[in-house]
Amino acid sequence: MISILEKLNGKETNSVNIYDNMAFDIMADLGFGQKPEESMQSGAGNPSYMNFLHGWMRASTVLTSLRNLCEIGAYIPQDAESKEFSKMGERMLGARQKMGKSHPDIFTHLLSGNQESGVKFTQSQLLVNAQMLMVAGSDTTSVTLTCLFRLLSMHPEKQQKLYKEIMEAFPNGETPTCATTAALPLLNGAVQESLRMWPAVPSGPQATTPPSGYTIAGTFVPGNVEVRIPQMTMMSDARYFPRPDEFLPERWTPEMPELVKDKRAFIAFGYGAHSCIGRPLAMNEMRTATARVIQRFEVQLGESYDDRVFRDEWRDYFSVKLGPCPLKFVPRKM
Ligand code: HEM
Repeated sequence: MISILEKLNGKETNSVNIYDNMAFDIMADLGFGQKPEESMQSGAGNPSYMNFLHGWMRASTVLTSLRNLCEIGAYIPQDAESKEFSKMGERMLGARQKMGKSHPDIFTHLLSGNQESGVKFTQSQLLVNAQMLMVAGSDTTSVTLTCLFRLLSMHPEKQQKLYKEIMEAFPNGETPTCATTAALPLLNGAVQESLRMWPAVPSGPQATTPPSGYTIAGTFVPGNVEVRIPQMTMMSDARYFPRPDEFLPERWTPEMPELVKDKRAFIAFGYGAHSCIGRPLAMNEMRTATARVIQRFEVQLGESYDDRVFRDEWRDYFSVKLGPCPLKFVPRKM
């Protein structure tokens, strides 16, 4: 990613593509053992792959919101984009299966099956896991990074403050890593604040009440009812996060702790037993990518950036589909 940005030399680019490709390649490497020469960033993949992914998400979101329809889901014809996404999943899974168990990645575990019982996933279960990993492991981090860099470009004073923290942590231009960025307060705060304001799963996951019903916040909800806690609504509620519409990474640091009234209301990664299993990986990825970019580039809104277009084209398909976000990554003097 850094060398792609260096080649652009400050020229405006759609940051959505930059982060989509980076996040997809990390997921494909850690999940499927993809080789660098097959990566999206090297230009090897189909450039329309994100349209396929979002088409599949759009269709899946409608179906899974109407749970009873899932029963007949297999008989409903897929649209062209969903078909392409399914084919992509089959190709990636097939290539990974040919590699066998020698490669240490997420599929090493999924292909091995249960160590104690010896039970293995069926081929169709493996495919669903492959598709789940392709979406959950890439689309979420790329959307969060795009939204974060948009916010940092709109608030140069916050970007400058973050740059200062990074320069102090890496005074001799050392390359930031997962380990060396983990404890940087403002960097963590900036990522958290982007997740709070522009969550990658804005409506939140869906759950079903138990057959006997359930009392939620003092209200009895009958059994077998689909419920959601909309993340975006909860995380922009001033009762939990005062001044909710302001980008304030400091609220997550000792500088402004009074601006987080109840940490439990931060639910960008879900809550409880099924909360996001990829959270530590995602945080490492986002911190490291942000630190490496801010260390080398001053990020600005591109000339063609239009906030109305960004907001109009933002779509909630369970995960988020973004419209264009043109930014400029201007190299700093090192
Ligand atoms: C910014 C990054 C991410 C965000 C905001 C995010 C958010 C979420 C949310 C909201 C859920 C649903 C939790 C619930 O049902 O309560 C979830 C589940 C999940 N996520 Fe993430 N995620 C991110 C990154 C990742 C990454 C990088 C991976 C994998 C490498 C991943 C894998 C998963 C999986 C497998 C589940 C299903 C867990 C289960 O049902 O037990 N996620 N994520």
